[in-house]
Amino acid sequence: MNIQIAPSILSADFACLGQEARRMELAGADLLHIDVMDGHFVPNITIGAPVVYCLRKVTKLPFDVHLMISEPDRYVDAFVDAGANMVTVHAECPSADEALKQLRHRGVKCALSVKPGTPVDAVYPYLDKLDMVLVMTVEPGFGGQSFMTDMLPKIRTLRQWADQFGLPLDIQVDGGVDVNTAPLAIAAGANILVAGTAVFYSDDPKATIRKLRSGRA
Ligand SMILES: O=C(CO)[C@H](O)[C@H](O)COP(=O)(O)O
Repeated sequence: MNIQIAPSILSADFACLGQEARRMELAGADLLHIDVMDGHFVPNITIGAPVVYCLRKVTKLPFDVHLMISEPDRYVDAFVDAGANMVTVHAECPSADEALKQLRHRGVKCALSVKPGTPVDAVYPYLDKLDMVLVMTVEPGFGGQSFMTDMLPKIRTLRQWADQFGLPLDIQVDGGVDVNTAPLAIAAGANILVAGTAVFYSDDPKATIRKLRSGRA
């Protein structure tokens, strides 16, 4: 399986986001994971579409925008206009269905995410309409938390469904991914790994990205 690494800008130095994005591009990242938080869906506030728009000018990395916001349907257009290549909304949001419809209409990749307490069954009705499912392996809101190994069965179930129905589904994992936990996620069936702390705080991000991609501890 082709494994992609998406550094999460939540762990970047926000005083120089553009340089941080370029640092990840030079280190060999496949995507830039952009954490959008509204202080309501999660207890933290990060950035909005204007920041994504400015970042779009400084890197060619595809933007993987993770909307941890309560009303994603209100903001999908703004993030797509700003340069998002793929957008993830949360299954727990009442307007997730509407947001996914808008994303498909705009022609960007769309994904649904489940928080740790949400059963993976929540994405089942949408499977054939999704490009990706994001399995959260921490409670969303903050970087630097520990990987929840009890989320691995969700990844296995998703990979099984994708194989069973012949769906080209990407399975992304986010939270506590490092060189020790990446092999677990990959073995379970994940093919896109989000990593904040492990990559941004590494002395050698290029080597860390290569190591994460290898699936070997
Ligand atoms: O979405 C997130 C938190 O809600 C972050 O992307 C995630 O926690 C990555 O950070 P780390 O690799 O440090 O755990």
